[in-house]
Amino acid sequence: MKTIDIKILDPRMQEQLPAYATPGSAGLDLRACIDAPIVIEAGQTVLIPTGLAIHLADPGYAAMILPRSGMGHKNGIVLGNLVGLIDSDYQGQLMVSTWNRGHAAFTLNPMERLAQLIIVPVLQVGFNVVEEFDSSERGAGGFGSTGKQ
Ligand SMILES: O=c1ccn([C@H]2C[C@H](O)[C@@H](COP(=O)(O)OP(=O)(O)OP(=O)(O)O)O2)c(=O)[nH]1
Repeated sequence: MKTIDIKILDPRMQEQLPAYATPGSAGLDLRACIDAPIVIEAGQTVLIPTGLAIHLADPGYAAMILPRSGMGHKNGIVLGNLVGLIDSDYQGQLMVSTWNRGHAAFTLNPMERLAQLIIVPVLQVGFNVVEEFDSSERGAGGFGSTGKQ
C-alpha cells in the first residue's frame, strides 16, 4: 500500500487517523474538528476543519473529498463545492465545505464523521492543437444522442 505524508493539526486526531473501514473500502472518513456543536441551518454552508493536512507530493495523484452517503441521503449534509479537489502540492489543512441542502437544521457534533477522502490517480496532459479530430463513432453527439434504451 502506498503511504503519504500526513500532519496531525488537532491532537484529537492522533487517536483516530483516517483508516479504511474494510479491506475493500475506497474512502477514508474525515471528521469535524470543531470544539462545540455547530447548528447548520437549512441552506447554510460552513467550512469545517478536519485537523489534518496531507501532502501527496506526486502530481500523478490527487485526493477528492466526497459526501458520506448516509449524511447526504438522510440528513441532507453534502458539500458546498459538490466535490473537493485536493492538489498533490497542497499542504494546508483539509477543509470540508459543508452544505445543508436539506429542509431542517442539522447539528454537527465535534469529531463526527462528516465526509470522506479518496486518493485517485491523475494524468496531467499537454495539448496538441488541431483543426480537425480523427473521426470517431460518436463524433460530437452527446446529451442523450444515443437514445433512451
Ligand atoms: O473541499 C476542498 C477543496 C479544496 N481544498 C484545498 C485543497 C486544494 O488543493 C486547495 C485549492 O482548491 P481549489 O483549486 O479547488 O480552489 P480554488 O478555489 O480554485 O482556489 P486556488 O486559487 O487556491 O486554486 O484547497 C480543501 O481543503 N477542501
